[in-house]
Amino acid sequence: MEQVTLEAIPQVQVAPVQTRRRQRIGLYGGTFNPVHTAHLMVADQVGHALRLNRVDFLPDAVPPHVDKKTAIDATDRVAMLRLAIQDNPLFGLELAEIQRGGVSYTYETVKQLKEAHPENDYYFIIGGDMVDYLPKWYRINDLLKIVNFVAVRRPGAKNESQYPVIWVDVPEVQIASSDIRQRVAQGESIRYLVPTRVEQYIKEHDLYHGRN
Ligand SMILES: Nc1ncnc2c1ncn2[C@@H]1O[C@H](COP(=O)(O)OP(=O)(O)OP(=O)(O)O)[C@@H](O)[C@H]1O
Ligand SMILES: O=C(O)c1ccc[n+]([C@@H]2O[C@H](COP(=O)([O-])O)[C@@H](O)[C@H]2O)c1
Repeated sequence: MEQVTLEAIPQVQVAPVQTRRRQRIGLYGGTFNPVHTAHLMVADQVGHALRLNRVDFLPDAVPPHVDKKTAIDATDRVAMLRLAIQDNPLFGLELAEIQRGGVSYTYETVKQLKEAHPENDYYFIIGGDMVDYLPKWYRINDLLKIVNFVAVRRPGAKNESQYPVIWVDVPEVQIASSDIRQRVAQGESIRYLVPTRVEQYIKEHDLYHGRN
């Protein structure tokens, strides 16, 4: 009879136990200078419509659009986001881009998140008017392999795309951060346009005066 040593027995390959549950995570990227009520409404509506486990607000360090406004310090933008999202258990904060610094290319961010959490499916939320610019995004074809794009339909926008975008209907709310900044600079009210805590933060830290 052939002698079989222990070493000769092939090792059984045991598949790693899947310990982390598959999650559907929304990523809502922007400058949030400052975060406003329309941002919060969009994130909540999309989160519920697509049954996402979480919607993470993703403030950028340097936005990829070169023509974008000069944003106030990330510390203030993040502080206002924290105040704005604290009451909604669906909301979270993803600081990957602020921590990485430099130009915030979405491909780099999602790649980094997927490496850390391969079990997650990511849904990147954008305004319907942004969809036309998707072909210009950094490594868009690679990005499309690792993320699902969710676009919020906007009246007047084309609302269609060559890419497999998930469209969600949300109420149209005409609030923009640039308008908030302008109102503050002109001494006008921003009540109800931003959450009360954000309004107080802007006052206490004397933000946006003489700037928009
Ligand atoms: N009123 C709105 N309704 C739906 N989507 C919005 C609205 N305002 C902003 N968004 C979307 O939120 C994301 C982040 O936007 P961002 O932080 O640049 O705010 P913004 O209000 O567009 O700022 P700004 O006026 O300074 O350009 C983008 O995808 C943008 O299209
Ligand atoms: O990666 C890109 O090339 C790219 C180009 C345009 C916009 N984005 C991302 O889209 C999000 C919304 O951008 P913005 O400029 O409308 O605030 C924000 O997270 C940006 O980093 C990303």
